[in-house]
Amino acid sequence: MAEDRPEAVIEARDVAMRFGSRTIFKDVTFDVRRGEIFVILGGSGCGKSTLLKLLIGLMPPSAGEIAVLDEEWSDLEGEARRALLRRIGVMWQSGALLGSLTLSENVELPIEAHSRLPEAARALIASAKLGLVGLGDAGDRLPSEISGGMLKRAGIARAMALDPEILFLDEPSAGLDPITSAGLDQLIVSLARETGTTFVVVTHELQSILAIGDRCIMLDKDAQGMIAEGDPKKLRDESEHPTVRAFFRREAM
Ligand SMILES: Nc1ncnc2c1ncn2[C@@H]1O[C@H](COP(=O)(O)OP(=O)(O)OP(=O)(O)O)[C@@H](O)[C@H]1O
Repeated sequence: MAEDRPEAVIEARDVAMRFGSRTIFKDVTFDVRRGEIFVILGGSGCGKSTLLKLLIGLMPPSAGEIAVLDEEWSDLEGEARRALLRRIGVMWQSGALLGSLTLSENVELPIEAHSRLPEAARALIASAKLGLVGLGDAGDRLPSEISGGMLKRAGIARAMALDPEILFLDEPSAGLDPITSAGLDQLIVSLARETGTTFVVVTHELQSILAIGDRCIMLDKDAQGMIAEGDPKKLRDESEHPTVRAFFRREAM
């Protein structure tokens, strides 16, 4: 059965993170497989964003190993590190599009930074990426002229500008109303299925977790680590861990 599984694109082994003498989490071990939507969930302050930063190589773990696309971050420096960074995309919670640039120009930015493509080619790619997220007609608009949901979509288009193999999304539905959030969930699922991109999504929104997650891990502040791993719907229906049950039940009812 194991042979039928898609390859692991992220392998985290016995990962721990401490700030000073304070342990945020330890013994965190999991794989993310190619093409899946993998959710990192847990209550406030359990270390979700910290784990995301470790996975994208922004800082080293206090202990353990993290391999992304078969490369250990700890082995990489200089150009090798930049090469791996080009293969992943990140959308932070703030979205952070530049307000003075149109959506198209925003999507072109990473292409400009990482390639020598001429302007016309960059614009074509930006237009295609905006089309993928349903913003094909909005390339000339400024961020201030569009809704919160459209801003998130544009942020995803920008994060996909360089055709990343793995796309990391930090709290994508933060600040969105439930209907807009559900639309964004649908977009994430269709992008994963149609482009084959692997998604790693940090969220504590139960509806989103159930709507998009193929598999998840749940971190817990008190346990200082992982308390669950698997298909979110199965965890909801079958977990006997009191915190996991409370999370899925409290918010589901
Ligand atoms: N650079 C840092 N130095 C010291 N402590 C930090 C640092 N970064 C994060 N922390 C602490 O680590 C803990 C986990 O933070 P983190 O932001 O990863 O949690 P989270 O699960 O993403 O929370 P939330 O859902 O509220 O965003 C928090 O107590 C935070 O204060």
